[in-house]
Amino acid sequence: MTASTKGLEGIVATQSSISSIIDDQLSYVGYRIDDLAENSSFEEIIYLLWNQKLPNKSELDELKSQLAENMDIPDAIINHLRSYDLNTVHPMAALRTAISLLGLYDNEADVMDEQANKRKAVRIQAQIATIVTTFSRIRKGQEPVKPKKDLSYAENFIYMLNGKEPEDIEVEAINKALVLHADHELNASTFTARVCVATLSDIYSGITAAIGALKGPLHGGANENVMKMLTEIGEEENAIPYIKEKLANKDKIMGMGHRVYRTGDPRAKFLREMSKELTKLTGQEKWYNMSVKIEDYIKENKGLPANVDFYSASVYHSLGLDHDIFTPLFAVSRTSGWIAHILEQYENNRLIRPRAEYTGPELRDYVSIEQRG
Ligand SMILES: CC(=O)SCCNC(=O)CCNC(=O)[C@H](O)C(C)(C)COP(=O)(O)OP(=O)(O)OC[C@H]1O[C@@H](n2cnc3c(N)ncnc32)[C@H](O)[C@@H]1OP(=O)(O)O
Ligand SMILES: O=C([O-])CC(=O)C(=O)O
Repeated sequence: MTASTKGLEGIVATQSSISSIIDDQLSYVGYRIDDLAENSSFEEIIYLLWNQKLPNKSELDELKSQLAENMDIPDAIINHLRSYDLNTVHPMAALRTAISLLGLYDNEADVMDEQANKRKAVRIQAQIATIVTTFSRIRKGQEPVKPKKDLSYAENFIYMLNGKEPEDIEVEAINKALVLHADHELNASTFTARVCVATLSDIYSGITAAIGALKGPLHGGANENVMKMLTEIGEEENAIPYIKEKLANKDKIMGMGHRVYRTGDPRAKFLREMSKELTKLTGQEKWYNMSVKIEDYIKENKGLPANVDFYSASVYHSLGLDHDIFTPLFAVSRTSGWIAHILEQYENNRLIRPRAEYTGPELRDYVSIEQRG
């Protein structure tokens, strides 16, 4: 057995043709993230990740209408969401539970053929946006808003969240955020999804497991924590003293660093630009200015780049999203990537079962309870 590598750093654990990170350049199925971020809708990205090609007009229209047709969630899910302790339950915990529950209302949940999995993929991708927005409204004492069939995915997300049709700038920002977060090679939550379904478990189990992994602050949960940090800092002039103190205490700075990127995360520049624009529009430039100061300081002093979560925080805050909805929005986008990886795993499956290097005591004789000290 070879020696273990902490956190599996640098280990190539599978082959995949979905997304790649080479020399700090990210691409989805061979298309550069820069081109996709500038030009594509989230629905095009979903199609690309699931079919390995960009859709033509009729293929895109078909997917859009399938998603719009499937966005309604069963009343039982809404009633369940209402039954949670609305003051304390984190929306990521609610989402994890609700996706698992959704599987109970899908009579194809355990049907494992390719066509059934594709139908479930559409249903999960469509309904996850509705679950997140419905929970957000319910806990504020608002009635859920039903999706509209003529709206795009990004438009429907904002519409169901706020109950009014969105402005163009909101749609542009949410669409771009959805595109940028959709897939990222073998990140922790995607790996979790693949490990889960490699036992030939069902797609709902894979997504539920992935949501659990995304929730942690070292992964998707970082975006909420970035905003917590910015709020604690409060004013621009406090930023550097705050960061110096955190570093002196060996605390991690949320939104900074990445397991794979060394020179920079290619997605961060789009979010930085949006943060600049949106904070200006809302007259809250301090969040952007503070973020730039922190980014520059960490880059210079720790050599660490800002990751995708860093500027997404001030973007989402400027759009009026509650801070604990940031990570669920990430999950809504990453579901497209999780599903692509789950389908790829099923196509060429083998159980994922690595080994552990044992570091416990040597073999010893059993001691009866009377003889134990
Ligand atoms: C969508 C995403 O999941 S992107 C990542 C989101 N997560 C975050 O933003 C949380 C903050 N960042 C981190 O915790 C890390 O950078 C991770 C988890 C993303 C990657 O970590 P790893 O590759 O495991 O690096 P690791 O945690 O071992 O850190 C290596 C060194 O850099 C330091 N470091 C890494 N990230 C940070 C950070 N954000 N702040 C301060 N120091 C850091 C570590 O303290 C460590 O220093 P040391 O060698 O002196 O002990
Ligand atoms: O790839 C990773 O380790 C983290 C991740 O999901 C991302 O950066 O989008």
